[in-house]
Amino acid sequence: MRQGLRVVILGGGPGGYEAALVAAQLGARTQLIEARGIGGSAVLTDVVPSKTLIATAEWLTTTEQAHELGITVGDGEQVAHVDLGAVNGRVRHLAEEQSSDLTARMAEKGIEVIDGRGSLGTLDAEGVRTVHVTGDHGGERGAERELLADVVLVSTGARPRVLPGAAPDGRRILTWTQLYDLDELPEHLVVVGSGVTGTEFAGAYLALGSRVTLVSSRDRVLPTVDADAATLVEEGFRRRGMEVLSGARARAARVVEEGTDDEHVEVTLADGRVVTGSHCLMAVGAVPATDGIGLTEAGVGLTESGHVRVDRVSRTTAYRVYAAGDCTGVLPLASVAAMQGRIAMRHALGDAVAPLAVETVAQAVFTVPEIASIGITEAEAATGEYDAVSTTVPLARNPRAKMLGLNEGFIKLFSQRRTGEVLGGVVVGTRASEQILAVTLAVTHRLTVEQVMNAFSVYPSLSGTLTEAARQLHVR
Ligand SMILES: Cc1cc2nc3c(=O)[nH]c(=O)nc-3n(C[C@H](O)[C@H](O)[C@H](O)COP(=O)(O)OP(=O)(O)OC[C@H]3O[C@@H](n4cnc5c(N)ncnc54)[C@H](O)[C@@H]3O)c2cc1C
Ligand SMILES: NC(=O)c1ccc[n+]([C@@H]2O[C@H](COP(=O)([O-])OP(=O)(O)OC[C@H]3O[C@@H](n4cnc5c(N)ncnc54)[C@H](O)[C@@H]3O)[C@@H](O)[C@H]2O)c1
Repeated sequence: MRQGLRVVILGGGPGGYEAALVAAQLGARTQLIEARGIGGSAVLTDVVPSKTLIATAEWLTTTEQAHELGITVGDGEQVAHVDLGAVNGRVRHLAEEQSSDLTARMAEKGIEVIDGRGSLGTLDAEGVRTVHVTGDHGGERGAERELLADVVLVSTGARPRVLPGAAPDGRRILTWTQLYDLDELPEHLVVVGSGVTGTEFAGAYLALGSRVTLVSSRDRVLPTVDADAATLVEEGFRRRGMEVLSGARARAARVVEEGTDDEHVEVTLADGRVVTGSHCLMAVGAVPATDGIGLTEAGVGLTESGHVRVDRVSRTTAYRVYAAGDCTGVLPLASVAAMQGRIAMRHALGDAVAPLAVETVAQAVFTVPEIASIGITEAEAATGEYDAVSTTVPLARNPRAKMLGLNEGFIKLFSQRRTGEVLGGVVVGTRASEQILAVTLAVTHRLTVEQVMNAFSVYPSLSGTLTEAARQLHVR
């Protein structure tokens, strides 16, 4: 292992801070440059805040069902309502606390955290690269500093995409990063975009009590997940009163009657229809934060979309420059960013490393019900390439689900016809994000359905449906 190398990391999200921890552990002198706060967007504006907000929404959804379990509150009227100011206060507090914990951990491990914005400079004849920092370090606003690096990691993340003609004003037209400043529940939230971000927020605000209209450019929400799972979520939305406009593309959004009591938002669709609401959330994707930091000049290859080109050990096309996370566009997930960052440092510092295996990445959509998936999708199974068979077992017949009053959801398992190897799975239901780990273990370690079905599941438990699915596939 190469001890004592100088590692400089740009960006303190999961890609950056996880890399810094590995670099320090492997004996590198590690400097982490971060413009806003350790934890990055993942902790400050994206994962932690959204999942904290969703936790409140989930509690409210559960209380809606209380009467089915024999609970009556007061005179039976709905008593639960949301103080969004308090909810968002908790969200911001949790995010800041998490960022502080991470900052303390960096200090504990001897990692130097530098406040500011980093950019790549030149490479000298000895292979040492200069990294420029502009920012508040040392209390001097706008101060410049130059660092010397044997290894550089770029993990600068991404930012919300802005549609021309629908510029967020931070008050009524919002990106997901601006939602947490709201003190009052939007009376009518129009959500533009039905990817994971738009769908999660639409579901959460519906549960919190807002009227919600979801502008979905596709024929169904969540185009990247299996159709049966996405349809179940969409049907649930409609049943709970959400208006889902399918095949609807937003062209513009603007605030009208500004300053009056009738101030509201108008969203114009490509077909000329106009949707009105009190607020609008733009969730139309993200763009990588790779501009203006000297990447092209340093020889770092970018894709057409501006993402950094990397291989499976996070190398870019430039000498000893690695990249991790959303700036690479590999799979924009915190877990993947962290893994790419760790792999980069192990590779750069000469430790043994297994390349990134995207086919073993588990992911979840935090809606009601949750959707978690791993491995091949229904569409991939249908190509015939994997010789896959599948089974879908509804959760409604699971005894634990009945006791808990859960009647939505299913577990779907894919396996290889000949060998019985588990190729993937989808869990739709309460805490699907927790239940998917068993399927992930099976896919990662190439277990067969026979091995899965021979594992004991607790009786009664939701995971009993997984062993049932494995039994069904075994006899095929
Ligand atoms: C609403 C929402 C919810 C999400 N929920 C989940 C989820 O539940 N689970 C999941 O796995 N993923 C989730 N994601 C995706 C996840 O947030 C990202 O994949 C993750 O944040 C990527 O981490 P990163 O390290 O690449 O970048 P980021 O977390 O974006 O951090 C990058 C950091 O780099 C800093 N930076 C940028 N440029 C510079 C520079 N020049 N110098 C210094 N610092 C710089 C930025 O200030 C930022 O703090 C969600 C995304 C969104 C939008
Ligand atoms: N739970 C999680 O893990 C989680 C949560 C949120 C985001 N993420 C990550 O972030 C990534 C990005 O997700 P996202 O939802 O932010 O972006 P996305 O790019 O996946 O989805 C944006 C959606 O907006 C639609 N769209 C674009 N322009 C539009 C317009 N003018 N009108 C209507 N719709 C329009 C697109 O067709 C697309 O479906 C995901 O792939 C996921 O990896 C993860």
